[in-house]
Amino acid sequence: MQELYIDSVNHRYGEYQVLSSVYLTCKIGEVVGLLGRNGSGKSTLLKIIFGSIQPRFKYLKIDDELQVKTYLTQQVAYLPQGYFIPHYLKIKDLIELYINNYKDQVLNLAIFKSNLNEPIGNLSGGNRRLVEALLILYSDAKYVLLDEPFSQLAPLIANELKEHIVHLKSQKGLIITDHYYRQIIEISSRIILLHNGCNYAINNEDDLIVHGYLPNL
Ligand SMILES: Nc1ncnc2c1ncn2[C@@H]1O[C@H](COP(=O)(O)OP(=O)(O)OP(=O)(O)O)[C@@H](O)[C@H]1O
Repeated sequence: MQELYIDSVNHRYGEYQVLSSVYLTCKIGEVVGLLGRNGSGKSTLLKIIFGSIQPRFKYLKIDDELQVKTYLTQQVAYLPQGYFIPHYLKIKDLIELYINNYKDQVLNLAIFKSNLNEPIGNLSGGNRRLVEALLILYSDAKYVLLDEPFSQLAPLIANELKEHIVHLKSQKGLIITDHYYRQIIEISSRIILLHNGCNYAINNEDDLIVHGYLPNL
């Protein structure tokens, strides 16, 4: 089956139990929205899936194959919360580094076309973030993890990013977390909330109030 599957995720930082028994799946064709309060462990969970954090326990399969360090398989790409590409790398070199199957599409995007010879650090903060997100989205990885992709993006650019996510959805499985929860609800096939170290399926905004993510006004 074409699916990223993780269960029994258990992780502590020192004495602090962040994730107790987390379960998450993501099929090709799905956008799974991951919500949770600050500090609920969303970034930690994405890093565990990517393999950059080794938890106390996890059971992770990709397309039915057991995984330890997912990043070594190149089946999963991960956009971290902050900038991750060194400022001096030029856009044209980044396309060579990250993009293979989708090269024609990427070269046609205005943000890449008009900045090919620029180092990524010369772009505005929002455009730099958009370029990083697009490089991850249009990489060959089948599963994509996006940690706060909409932060720093002005509404028009956020819409552009949403369109790319929707465009690629049929070919990839995406797990996205962001505090712009309406954007997440809009593009997600389903929503999972992390709370008290566990995961909850969310069906509507009322569930987000019940589980203490949204205020009960
Ligand atoms: N390297 C670390 N060492 C110790 N504690 C950590 C470490 N990384 C994260 N934590 C703690 O683990 C908890 C979960 O952090 P994490 O970044 O996963 O949360 P998050 O849900 O992504 O939060 P936010 O929405 O604010 O980005 C927080 O209390 C954080 O302080």
